[in-house]
Amino acid sequence: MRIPPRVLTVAGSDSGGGAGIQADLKTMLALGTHGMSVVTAVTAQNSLGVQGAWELPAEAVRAQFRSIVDDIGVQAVKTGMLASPELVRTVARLLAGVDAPVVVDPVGVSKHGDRLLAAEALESVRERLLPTATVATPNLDEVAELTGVKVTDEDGMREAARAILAYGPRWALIKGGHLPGAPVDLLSDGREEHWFRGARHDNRHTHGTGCTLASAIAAHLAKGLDVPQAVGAAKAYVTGAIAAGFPLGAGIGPVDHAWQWG
Ligand SMILES: Nc1ncnc2c1ncn2[C@@H]1O[C@H](COP(=O)(O)OP(=O)(O)OP(=O)(O)O)[C@@H](O)[C@H]1O
Ligand SMILES: Cc1ncc(COP(=O)(O)O)c(N)n1
Repeated sequence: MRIPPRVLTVAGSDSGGGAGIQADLKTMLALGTHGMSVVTAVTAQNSLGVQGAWELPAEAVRAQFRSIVDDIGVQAVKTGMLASPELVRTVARLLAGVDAPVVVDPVGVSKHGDRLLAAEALESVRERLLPTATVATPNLDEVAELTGVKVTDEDGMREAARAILAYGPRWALIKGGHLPGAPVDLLSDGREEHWFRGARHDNRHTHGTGCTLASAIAAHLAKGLDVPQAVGAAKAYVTGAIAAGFPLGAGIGPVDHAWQWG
C-alpha cells in the first residue's frame, strides 16, 4: 500500500481555483503527495482580480492546524496568504513547534495589485515568520517591501538574498520571473549559490505561479529531496505548468497543474 508523503498548506482560498489553497492542493496531488490545508482567509477572486477578502479568526487557524498536526502529522509545510499581523504571529508560533521543513511564500500583493497582506503585518513577517522558514520564496516586489532592496539585475538578486537571509530563513529563493529575459531564480543559504534558469513562456495565463512553485518545493521536500534538488524539481514543474497555462474568464487564466498528465 502506498502512503503518500503528507504536505500542509497554510494559505488563503482563491474561489477561481488558480492560486492560493486550490493551487497548492492541486500541485501537491500532481507531485504524488497528500495535501492538507489550514485556511487563513477566503477570497472572492477570478481572472480579473480580487473582489473581496475575509480572514478567519486566529482560533479557527489554530484549531485547523492542531487537528492536522496532532493526528495525521506533516512532512513539510507551505505558507501563503496570511492577511493580518495577528494571523502572521499565530502561524509563526504554530510553525515553531513543527519538526518538518517549512516553505514561506511571503505573499503580499496579487498579480492584479490587490493587497493580500496588510502593510502593518510586514514587520511580523520579517521578525516572526521568516525565522521559521527552511526556504523563503519572495518575488522582487516582496523583496522590495520586506527589505527595501530594489532588484534590477542578477547582482541585485544576490543583495536581495543577503537581505532576506538576515531575517533568519535557512535558504532564500529570490524569484526573478519579473525581470526581462529568461526567468532566473537565485537560491542561497549565504554560502552556496544555485541559479535556476528556465525558458520564458510568453503566456499571459500565469495566475498562481508563486503558490505553485512554493507548494512544489514543499512537496519535493516531503518526498525527501534536499533543498537545492527540491527547488530544481519544483522549477521544472512550474515552468511546464506556465507553458500550459490556459484562458478562463476575461482576464488572466491559471497555470495548468495537470500538464504532466496530458
Ligand atoms: N513567463 C514565464 N515563463 C516561465 N517561467 C516564469 C515566467 N514568469 C515567471 N516564471 C517563473 O515562475 C516562478 C514564479 O515566479 P514569479 O516571479 O512569477 O512569482 P510570483 O511573482 O510570486 O507569482 P505571481 O506573479 O503569480 O504573484 C519562478 O520560478 C519564475 O522564474
Ligand atoms: C488566496 C491567494 N493567495 C495567493 C495569491 C497570489 O498568487 P500567486 O501564486 O499568483 O502569487 C492569490 N492571488 N490569492
